[in-house]
Amino acid sequence: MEMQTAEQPLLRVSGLRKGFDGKVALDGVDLVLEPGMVVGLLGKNGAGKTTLMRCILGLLSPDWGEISTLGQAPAAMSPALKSRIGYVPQQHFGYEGFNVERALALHASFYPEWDKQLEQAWVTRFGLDPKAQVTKLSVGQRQSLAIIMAMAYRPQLLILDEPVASLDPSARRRFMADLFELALESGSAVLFSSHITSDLERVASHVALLRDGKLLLMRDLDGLRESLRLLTIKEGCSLPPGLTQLSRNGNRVLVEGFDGDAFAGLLHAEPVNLEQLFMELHP
Ligand SMILES: Nc1ncnc2c1ncn2[C@@H]1O[C@H](COP(=O)(O)OP(=O)(O)OP(=O)(O)O)[C@@H](O)[C@H]1O
Repeated sequence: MEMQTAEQPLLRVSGLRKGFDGKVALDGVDLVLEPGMVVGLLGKNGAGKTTLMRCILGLLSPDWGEISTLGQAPAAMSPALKSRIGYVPQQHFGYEGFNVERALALHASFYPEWDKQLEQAWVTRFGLDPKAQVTKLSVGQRQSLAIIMAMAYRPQLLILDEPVASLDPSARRRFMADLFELALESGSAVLFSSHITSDLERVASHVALLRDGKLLLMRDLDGLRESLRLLTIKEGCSLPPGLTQLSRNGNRVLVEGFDGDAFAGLLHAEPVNLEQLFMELHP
């Protein structure tokens, strides 16, 4: 049985494949998360983001490949190990018969590491009324509550499936900034999916891009910004070695690995942001 040690990554996914009814959802995904990494997972609807997260958590079993979550195969994780993971699924919820305060108290009782001060600080930040009935919360307020429930015990691995989709911009901004801080401070790692590329750009340390079940890209954001370019090249010209072509549309080629050097046939090179990257990869 593999146990997590200081040198091991918090998560290692190798060659993961998963299909549903003969249709491939994940097709050979490799991913490693080290402490302090905040990985933004991008991908169109149906790209496989939720499936990947559910496999990592042991909620789905892979057809092929290996996963080590906190040093263990997900299916073999003990309750103690599971309590070091935080998860906010896309659809929530429970605690329907409770108010916010009581729902949090019940939830906290499952986690010896629960940080009441952190909980209170977040309840205030999100502007949640402790006396409000869970059933009467708005979608965004429920999402805020789910986030607090997944974070207030400072999990080592935090997995968030579109955690900010229903939050207003100011709540999103606060949450995302805190997320990064939390990961850095406590040596945790975060994997979160989001369609909001500007948020991702602001807080993620790394970006992982899934398309049709394949991980097209997994890079640190600073490195990606430096080396990602949309090139305009002359007809029939080929790319020099060292450049990875991510997509091509006529004489416009999206590449990774650009180091600023001109080459024969290069007409123009422009930097791209994540939104442009996403659009180029999903014409
Ligand atoms: N339980 C299931 N049974 C059958 N097919 C499924 C199941 N779960 C996911 N799929 C299929 O697997 C593919 C990947 O779905 P997944 O939910 O992982 O995508 P996603 O990237 O999270 O999408 P979204 O951004 O819409 O949440 C889709 O084609 C989906 O229809």
